[in-house]
Amino acid sequence: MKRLLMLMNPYAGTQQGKQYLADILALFFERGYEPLTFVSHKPGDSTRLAQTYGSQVDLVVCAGGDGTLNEVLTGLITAGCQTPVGYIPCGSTNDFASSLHLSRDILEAARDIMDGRVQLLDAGKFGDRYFSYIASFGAFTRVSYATPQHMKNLLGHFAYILEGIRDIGDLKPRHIRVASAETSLEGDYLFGAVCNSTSVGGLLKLDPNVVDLSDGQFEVILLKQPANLLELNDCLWKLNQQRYDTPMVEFFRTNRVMFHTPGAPDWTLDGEYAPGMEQVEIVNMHHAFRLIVND
Ligand SMILES: Nc1ncnc2c1ncn2[C@@H]1O[C@H](COP(=O)(O)OP(=O)(O)OP(=O)(O)O)[C@@H](O)[C@H]1O
Repeated sequence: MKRLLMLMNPYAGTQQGKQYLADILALFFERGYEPLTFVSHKPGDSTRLAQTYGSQVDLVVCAGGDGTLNEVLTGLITAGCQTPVGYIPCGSTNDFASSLHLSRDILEAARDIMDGRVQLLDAGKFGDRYFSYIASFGAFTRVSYATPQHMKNLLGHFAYILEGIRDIGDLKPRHIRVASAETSLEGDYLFGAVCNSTSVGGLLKLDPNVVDLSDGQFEVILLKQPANLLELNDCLWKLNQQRYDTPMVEFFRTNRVMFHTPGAPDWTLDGEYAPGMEQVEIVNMHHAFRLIVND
């Protein structure tokens, strides 16, 4: 039999995942895998387990939200392990799963892993941490890690929207410098994101014809301070139409970018808190992990 490491975050999203655990394991067993199973007890468990057992199995499957996938990816990359990963999205937002068209139906996602194929995907290095699809700072960044888990458990993605509304009065631009081989920028920005995804926070959509998750390039978006709420609204509307032709938005693609951020604003990596630094380099790790997709 082939060996499989199953990692589940029981608290992700609305806590639905754990109800399906027995069925998921039975399915894997039927399909010739002997699953070694862990249910995480605290943040960091999935990283440690992926690090320890990742290279001893043929397949790692994780069930949880974007944060859980981030943990597994971090564990595998730091262990130098290339074992393929199957992802069963059962978080609140599942941004990355949307980009990859993974099923939101938990059992279907498990079946898709059994029938899928390996795709090499890029990852990001942020200082000494890693991310699968986004590093961002500024407006609404706090929302992704500050929304209480019990609210996410109860309300799913709607909890983020409620928490985001609380942040609106707090929007402050940051004076930053951004340098890459392609461009150099300096200005006051409300929000910045380095991403490898067609969905950001479940709200902002990037054009799937522009975004390629395996091309060694990130998409960088910087949002300037709007003069008023109307301007902000207009800009968000354009971004949702996947139009970047607004003077309020800087958009470019790169594989390596340096951010100089005085005051060290906090960042989020895949929705998880990352303490700010005055200066941080973000590097695309081309084809850093192997994910099972099902077209
Ligand atoms: N048993 C646990 N108790 C509390 N937190 C946990 C546990 N296991 C993992 N975690 C942490 O829970 C956090 C949130 O996990 P995750 O991102 O998977 O779910 P989510 O936030 O509901 O989903 P999403 O990020 O897609 O909105 C992560 O930081 C993870 O490390």
